[in-house]
Order: sequence, then C-alpha cells, then structure tokens
Amino acid sequence: TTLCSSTILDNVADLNKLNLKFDFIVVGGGTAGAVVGNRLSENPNNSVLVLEAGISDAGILDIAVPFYSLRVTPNTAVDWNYSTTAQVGLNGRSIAYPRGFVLGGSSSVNDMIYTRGSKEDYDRWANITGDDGWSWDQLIPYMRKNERFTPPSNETTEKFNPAVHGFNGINTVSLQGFPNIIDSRVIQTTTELAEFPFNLDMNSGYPLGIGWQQQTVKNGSRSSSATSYFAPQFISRPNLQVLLHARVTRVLQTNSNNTFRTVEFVQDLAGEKFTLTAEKEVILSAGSIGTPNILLHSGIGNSTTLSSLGINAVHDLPSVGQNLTDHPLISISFLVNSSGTWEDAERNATLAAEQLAQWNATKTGPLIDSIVPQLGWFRIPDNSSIFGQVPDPSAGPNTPHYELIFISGLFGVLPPTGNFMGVVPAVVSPTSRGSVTLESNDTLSNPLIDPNLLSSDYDLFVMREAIKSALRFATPPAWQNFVISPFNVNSTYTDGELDNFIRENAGTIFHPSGTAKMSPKDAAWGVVDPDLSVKGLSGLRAVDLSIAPLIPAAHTQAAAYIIGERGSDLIKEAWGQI
Ligand SMILES: Cc1cc2nc3c(=O)[nH]c(=O)nc-3n(C[C@H](O)[C@H](O)[C@H](O)COP(=O)(O)OP(=O)(O)OC[C@H]3O[C@@H](n4cnc5c(N)ncnc54)[C@H](O)[C@@H]3O)c2cc1C
Repeated sequence: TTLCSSTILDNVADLNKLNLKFDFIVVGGGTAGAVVGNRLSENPNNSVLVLEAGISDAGILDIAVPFYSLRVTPNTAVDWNYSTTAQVGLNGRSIAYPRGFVLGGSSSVNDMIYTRGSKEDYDRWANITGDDGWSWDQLIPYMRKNERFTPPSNETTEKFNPAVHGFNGINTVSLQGFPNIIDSRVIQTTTELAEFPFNLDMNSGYPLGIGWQQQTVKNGSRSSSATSYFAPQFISRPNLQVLLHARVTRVLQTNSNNTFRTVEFVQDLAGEKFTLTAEKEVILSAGSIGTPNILLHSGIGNSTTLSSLGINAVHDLPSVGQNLTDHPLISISFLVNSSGTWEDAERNATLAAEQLAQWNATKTGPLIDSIVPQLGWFRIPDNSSIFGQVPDPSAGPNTPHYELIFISGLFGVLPPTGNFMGVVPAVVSPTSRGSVTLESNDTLSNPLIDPNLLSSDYDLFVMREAIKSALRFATPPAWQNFVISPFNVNSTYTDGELDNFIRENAGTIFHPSGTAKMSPKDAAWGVVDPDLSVKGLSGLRAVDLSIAPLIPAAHTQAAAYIIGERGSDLIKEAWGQI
C-alpha cells in the first residue's frame, strides 16, 4: 500500500513503515485533541501522533451541511452510540448520549452553536485552581487564537461586537446567513418585555439577554476541529501523523512507577493490541467520557472500586469519573400560523431536494445555518424561594441560570400537520452531579454513564421557571397573528404538573464536563493539576472538557477549544518551547 498524500492513516502498519519516534502522543482527535495536535506540531522539532478511535469525517454530507446537524447523531456510524443509565430524575428513562466517533470528535457532530460562557465562569476556575491563567482575561488570547470571526459580507455590527472577537484564528465563527421567519419577532420581543433584554454580543463575557447566535460555520459548511485545525496546510506537516480506527484501551507504566508515557490500542475490536511510547508525553483528549474511561481501565482512579473489578489499581485518584455535569433541556413548542418554518421541507421531498441542490451548487439557502437563529440567557430572581434551600450555584450575578434556545420549527418528533416555533429551555448552572464508572474490566466495554440529570430540587426548580419564562416569551405583541398556542405544554399546569412534564420529557444538550477535574496543585481531590498533568504522575496530561472544574453556563465547544489552546501552551512551556 502507498501512503496517502496526507498524513491521516488508517492502518498501524502504514504508521510503522514510517519508522518514526513520537515526542507526543495525543489520544483522541476531537475538539481539543485536534488543537493539541496542531499546536504541538507547529514546532518542527516536535513529532506528534494523534490516535483517533473513530472514522474520517471526509465526504459525510450530514456532517458538512449545517442544517443537517440533528441527523448526525444519535445512533449513526459517527457516534459512539452510548446511552445513559436509567435516570432517576427522568422517571427512570435511559436516553441516548451521543459523542463524536469521528475526526473532529463532537465538534464534527454538534449543533455548531458558539458560546464562550461568562467571565465569572472562568474567573471561578482561576479561583478554584489557584491559577490565574484560567481567568477570563488571561484566556482571551486563547479565544482569539481559536476564533476566525467571519460574519456574512452583508452583515452589520448590529448583530455582534467586533471588539470581543478574534479575526485571525483557525476555527471559523460566523453569524447566520439565511433569514428565519422568527428573527424580527424575537428581536421585537426584546423591546416589548423587560424580562428579555437585547444583548449585542453574548460572547463578551456578559451573556445575559437575547442575541444573535454565533456559529462554527465557514462559507455555508460546518467548521469543526477536523476541518480547521487539521486543514490541509496543517495535516501535511511531516511531523504530524493521525491514525484513525485507533482505540486506546489503556495507558501503561513506562520505566518507573509513576511515569505513564505508553499507550495500548486496538484497531479492531477483536484484534491485536499495539503499544507505542511517547518520548515526552501522552495527552488524553478523549473527552469527558473517553478520558476517565481510559484512566480507570489503566488502574488510575478509586483503588477500592477498581480492585473490586479485578483491575490492577496502580494510582489512587478517587475523583476520576466523578463530578459528571451536564445541562438538562426540554423542548417547548408553539403552534404558529405561518408556513415559513422548517417543517415544510421536512414534509416535502421535492423542496428538501431543491434545498440540498442549492447548497451543493452555491452554498446558499436554508441549509447553510445551524438550526438556532437566536439564544437568550437569564437568571431566576434573587428572591426565588429555592435560594432559601441552596446557595446560588451560578458563577456570579452576570452568569445565567437558564437558557432559552429559539428555533424556527419543531424540535422533536414531527406531527403530520402544523407549523411550529421552538423555545427550548436548558438549565445552565446545574447542581446535579453524576459519574462515569466501569461495569467490568473489559477495556472495550462501554462505561456506565450517569449524568444524573435533574436529580436536585434546584435544577428542577430552574427548569420549571425556565418553562414559565418560555411561555411568557410568546405573549407580547411581537407574536400576535403568529403564535396560535403552546403545543406540547399546557399553560395552565400547576408546579406539580410541570414537574411531571419535565421528568417525562427532559433530555440533555450533550455537554458532559468535569470527569477529570482540575484542582489546586496540592489538593487531595481532583484529577489534574492546573497545568493539566495527572496528579502524582509524570508524562501524562488530560486536555479536553473533562478537566473543567465546573461546567460553564454555555454550550461547551468554545470551552473545549480554549482548553485545547491553553493546554498546548502549558505543554510547550513545560518543555521550554515558549
Ligand atoms: C449532539 C451534540 C450536540 C452538541 N451541540 C453543541 C453546540 O451546538 N455547541 C457547543 O458549543 N457544544 C455542543 N456540543 C458539545 C461540544 O461539542 C463538546 O462539549 C465538545 O466538542 C467536547 O470536546 P472534547 O475535546 O472534550 O471531546 P470530543 O470532541 O468528544 O473529542 C473526544 C475525541 O476522542 C476520541 N476518543 C474517545 N475515546 C477514545 C479512545 N479510547 N481512543 C482514541 N480516541 C478516543 C473520540 O472519538 C473523539 O474524537 C454538542 C455535543 C453533542 C454530542
């Protein structure tokens, strides 16, 4: 076999023919992992290998077309196809829990919403870890290194604030390019109800209010970490190799007891095990499910639990896999009297084919955008009764408790008739915590994923208030002659009825975080130090969303990119390269 012209390989035999030694082995070519692979290989003296379990993203239409994002998962070839344990907070339901099984990881399968979170979110990370490098102000350079803000050419600064964006980064962030029937009404509402103020740019560090959604879309196609950080000019570097279908099962001790620079991996589930040793470091970027899963199978975790599963417990770190935090969501919809929402194309194959033909020919039309034109971020009142039971878990007064996601169509199973608008609430500063644990010592078995959604009174309270807020949102003059009635929720529900409705219908927005959380250098808890090295070990770091000590009140891909960017600099710094 000849090697492909790029350095993305499918077969370890081809990798071995290159006869290379690797300074750095990155486990997972996902959102953060692609950043690390790119940044470490900027230095031609570093040789970098990225091992990605999933498949190539090349040529997959549902990934490339922004509007098709809901088709990419769950239960497809580019998804790990996980599901959760039975969720007590969801009346015992188990739900699909997608994660990208593809180059670019979850950035190749997500809904492309780009939100950084609040300044307070990151300042709290800095406080918790004792490292001011994690504060908002010090992370701004990394946001800018990531972001290439590219609004559509006809766009004015009425929809964003150029002062807060990076224009020379790698990953394209843009505004929507195709108008939606709800656009003017959502914005009009911000002038009609004081509860819903307008926010020019929710990525300023001050997200409260309603604003235009910013999305990781480049010229009408998805911008993922694979299309951006592994774009041809980067992937062609001779010192960067990517091996697909390479599923890391464990990290192994190298030489001395506390050094873990060796990875074990398989190329097919029934096949041979391979090992490779990095000269300098192994970086786990397998995400909030993959990273703790690998650590636990390697004997790094709660020694008692690991031993009981027959795993050789080599390093006691009880926090591995704990603290799983996610954002619960529920679909609220309104029946509307307009044919301009997205249902028409879903019900009419000819129209759908026309839209796709237009996208293919000119990258224009309704398919060039993600499904969300606007977003809003809000707080429950300071005097809410729930604060008599629990302290406010948000990062501060400028950080939201809940989000409303505005959609020009029905988010859910489509009935045979009717047009809809979605106002989808999510709890974004939750107190529920879950876990990723092992069921067995079989390194290829799925972990037990328990996000423990809506397990706290607080989260349930906020979700209830968020639904009431969504119902109020559709009442002012802006929606007259448009909204007919709430569709799937009865506006006369009592709190008890709302709780039942929530438990029967809520899901998640797929933001698992925190399963290998950062803590101060000398802390007895936590999984990684503020420089992201695994506590008490050498040669091993985690660089992905698993290290977040607390979930940002935002969609989480921007945080994963920020962690990838700063994590890369921390590694370079440790090796005297900056
Ligand atoms: C359906 C969905 C929709 C979402 N929508 C949005 C959105 O609109 N906006 C937003 O901001 N966020 C969204 N998110 C969340 C966001 O995409 C993630 O938080 C972020 O991408 C996580 O980045 P990461 O680097 O931590 O992990 P990932 O990007 O998931 O990367 C992990 C990588 O490691 C690989 N891997 C795992 N285990 C192994 C192993 N054992 N060996 C080798 N490789 C391995 C995986 O295949 C994957 O490529 C969404 C997520 C999903 C799933």
